Formats: sequence, C-alpha cells, structure tokens
Amino acid sequence: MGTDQLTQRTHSKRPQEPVPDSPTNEAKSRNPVRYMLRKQRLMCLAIGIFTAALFFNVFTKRSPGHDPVFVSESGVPTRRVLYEGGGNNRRFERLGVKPTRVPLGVKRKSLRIVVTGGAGFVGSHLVDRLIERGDSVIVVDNFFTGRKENLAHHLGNPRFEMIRHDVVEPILLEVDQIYHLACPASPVHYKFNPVKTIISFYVTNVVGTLNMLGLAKRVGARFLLTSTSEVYGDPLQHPQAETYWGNVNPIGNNISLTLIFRFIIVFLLFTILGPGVRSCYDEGKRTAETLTMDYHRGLGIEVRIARIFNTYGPRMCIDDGRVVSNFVAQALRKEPLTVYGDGKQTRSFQYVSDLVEGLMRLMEGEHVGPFNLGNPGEFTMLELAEVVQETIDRNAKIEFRPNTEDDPHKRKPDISKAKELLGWEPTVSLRKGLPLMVADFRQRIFGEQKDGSGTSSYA
Ligand SMILES: O=c1ccn([C@@H]2O[C@H](COP(=O)(O)OP(=O)(O)O[C@H]3OC[C@@H](O)[C@H](O)[C@H]3O)[C@@H](O)[C@H]2O)c(=O)[nH]1
Repeated sequence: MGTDQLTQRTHSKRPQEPVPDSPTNEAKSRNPVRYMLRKQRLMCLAIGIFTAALFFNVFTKRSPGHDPVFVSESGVPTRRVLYEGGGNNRRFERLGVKPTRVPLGVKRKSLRIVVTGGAGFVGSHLVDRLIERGDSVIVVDNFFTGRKENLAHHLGNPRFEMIRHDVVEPILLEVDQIYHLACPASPVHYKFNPVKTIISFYVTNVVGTLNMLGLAKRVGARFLLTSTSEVYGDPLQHPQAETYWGNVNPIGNNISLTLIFRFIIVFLLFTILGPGVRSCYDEGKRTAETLTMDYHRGLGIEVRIARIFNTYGPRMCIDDGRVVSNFVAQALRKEPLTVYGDGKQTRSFQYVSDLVEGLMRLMEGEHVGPFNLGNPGEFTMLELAEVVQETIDRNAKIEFRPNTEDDPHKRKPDISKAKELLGWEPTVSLRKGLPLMVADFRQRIFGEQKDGSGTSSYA
C-alpha cells in the first residue's frame, strides 16, 4: 500500500508544479527576500548606510542653543559645533579656518592634556570644557591662588587627575598638549611687595615656562602660553594689535632684549625705585613670550601664544583685588564701589567662557600667535560701576580712591587677527555675563557667611 500511495501522490502532483526553466527562477519563486539579500547585497548595504546616516543626522545632532554660555550670539559656531555640526562650514572656509569634521561614526581621538594653574579661575573653566569634550586632563597647581573647590565636581572621574606641584620644579608627564596658565594674575598679588614678587614672578614665569617648554620638547607636546594684555603696558596705540610692541614702564624695553639683561635691569630698578611699579608682571610675561618663541624657532616645538585681556566670571577669587570682582563683592556686601583715580581709565571685559573658547581654538589651530583674546567692548570704570549698580543694587555708592602707579589709562584689544584666523570672537556681553558671576558670588559670599564666623557684615 505504502508504495502505491506514494507513487500515486507523486504522480498526481507533478503536472501542477511549474517547470523550473533555470536555477534563478527557482530561487526567485521560492523566497524573493532571500533572493534580494543573496543577489543584490550591494544595494542593500547602500540602503542600510543611507538609513543610518539619515538617522544619526536627524536624531543625534545637538542643538547649540542649549547652552547659553558657549553659544555664539553672532552665529559663529563654537568648537563643539565644529566637531558635531555639519553643513555650516562655508563661513569658516571664507575666513580661512579649516573646520574639523570627524567622519560619521568615527570618534575623535581623546587627548591627554596638562593644564598648569588648572585649579584657578580660568584654568578650572578650561578643564571643564576639555573634560566635556572627552579628553583626559591632568591639573598641575600649587594652590597658591587656585582652589580645589573649583574642580571638586571632577573628583572620581577617571579622565581627571590633580597634582599639587609648583611649575618651578620640573615634572615629567606623558601628554599631547600643555596649557600653561600657572601664574597669579591679579595686581594685588604682584603689587604687594614688588621687590620680593619680582623674584617669584620671574621664577614662575621664566623657570616655570622653561620647565613646561622642556616637557613639551621631551614628549613632543604642543604648548600654549597664556600671556597678557599687560605686555602692552600703558599703550600709546589704541586699540592694541598684536604687532604693537607696548609701552612698559620703567624701562620701555622691547622683546628682543636678552633674558638675563632684562632680569638684571628690572631687578635693579625695583631695588632703586622701590615698590609701586607693576612691570614685574609685564616683564615676566614678556620674557615668557620670548622664551616660547625661542623654543619654537630654535627647537621646532609647536607653540601657541594668547594675550589675555581682562576676564571675569564665576569662580574668580572674591578678594582678588581686580575691579570686577571688587565691585561685585562690594555691591553685594552693601559697601561702596571703590573707583580708583577719576574712573575714566578704560578696560575691555570678557566673559570667561569666551576666553576658554578662544584658547581651545588657538590650541587646535595652525597659528603660533600671539593672539589677542579679549572683548573689544570698552568701558570706563565709572561705566562699569553703573552696570554693576544696575545688576545688583541701584543705590550702591561710589567712593573715589587714589589710583595706583603706572595704571594703564586705556586698554582695548584689536581682535581682527583672531577673528580672521581662528574664527573667534566674544559672544557674551558684560550685561549678559555679569549676572552669571553675581549669582556665583552671591552664593559664595552668603554661603561663607553661614559657614564662617557668624559676623553680620555681609547682611
Ligand atoms: O577696586 C578697584 C580695582 C581696580 N580699579 C581700576 O580698574 C582698572 C582695572 O584694574 P584690574 O586690577 O581689574 O586689572 P588691570 O587691567 O589693572 O590688570 C589686569 O589686566 C589684564 C590681566 O592680564 C591682568 O592679569 C590683570 O592684572 C584699573 O584702572 C584699576 O585702577 C578700580 O577702579 N577699583
């Protein structure tokens, strides 16, 4: 029976089956999807890539508008936009800046970066941005003016390390980039005892810079020096471009003087003339610039030089002695705002996030510098006092005090070079940045009052 039934079934079905005319037709008729996958694999792959690209472009692009501090009001994309954004790079090409675009799906190489003075006001904001960008950061700080609290939020992060170390001593670290910020920057610190300070300033600026340049040479790292607008002294050119050699009292020397010669002259002048002269800072930084360029020209070290103009923002030392921190703290404490001299001297105030953006662009760019990094908006000290009054307390009083010796009469950066070559310009106005600093100061001053001795002087 079995054999008969089988024979019959087979026999009866045979006429209904299509006669396969080729193996392709056979496969197509059995499973068309499988056929597509097997025979048109390339096409499928292309469709897959296209779909993935569409997905990542549409759903993973971050809007730069979520962070008010780092967003360009003028529409100039920030570094973050350069890395993650697309399409808006024609503007940079026009400016001659090479936009850095990482191919889709390929992660940017994480860098190892040392920041000297990284626990300070500017340094800690820079560290925040570098960590946020995905780099590993080692902070080297002697905590002379830097504060651990500025970096407390990074403790425990495996990409963050903090070393108590004075840059006047050599240090060996395997890093790709060195941001050299270590140096107290407030006139209060360097005007207190100039004769003594000149030595420590020269040691910090000269030996510290030499040590970090030496490190850059040993490990092949790129080195960025944070110099200062003070190198222009009391400028005779206004605004100051990078080509201006400056007007620094008391010797009015130029950058080509040799290190030892300059040191001896400045030291002797301090000893003879006594305190009151501010050039220990100016000269220290000018010498550091000279050394940086010498290492670049003579030894081929990759260097960058930033000349930083007056900067303000959260985490500034409250009793730093600089004008913005003084005015803000005084207004909050209901004390009179101390205006030195007639208050007609001018300065340009940049918010710290703008500076950090400029430093990072400079480091990543192709240009040695020097570059002025400052906000060209110019204010007299009386105008600044007015903005502080508007922001904190309209009834705050003004108290005039004698001005300090050699105080520059005016200062304003010409930032055409940074605009053109780095695609950088400040985006945070004084009226927008000041409230952010006030919020931080308010919290720290009144927080300190609660934790402190309990005096009612801040009430
Ligand atoms: O309470 C104050 C403090 C300062 N001032 C005046 O405000 C002006 C600015 O003084 P600051 O001490 O804030 O800063 P300076 O411009 O003198 O130096 C600064 O410049 C650039 C940075 O690189 C330097 O780190 C910093 O020293 C000066 O004219 C000063 O006389 C006041 O009117 N009242």
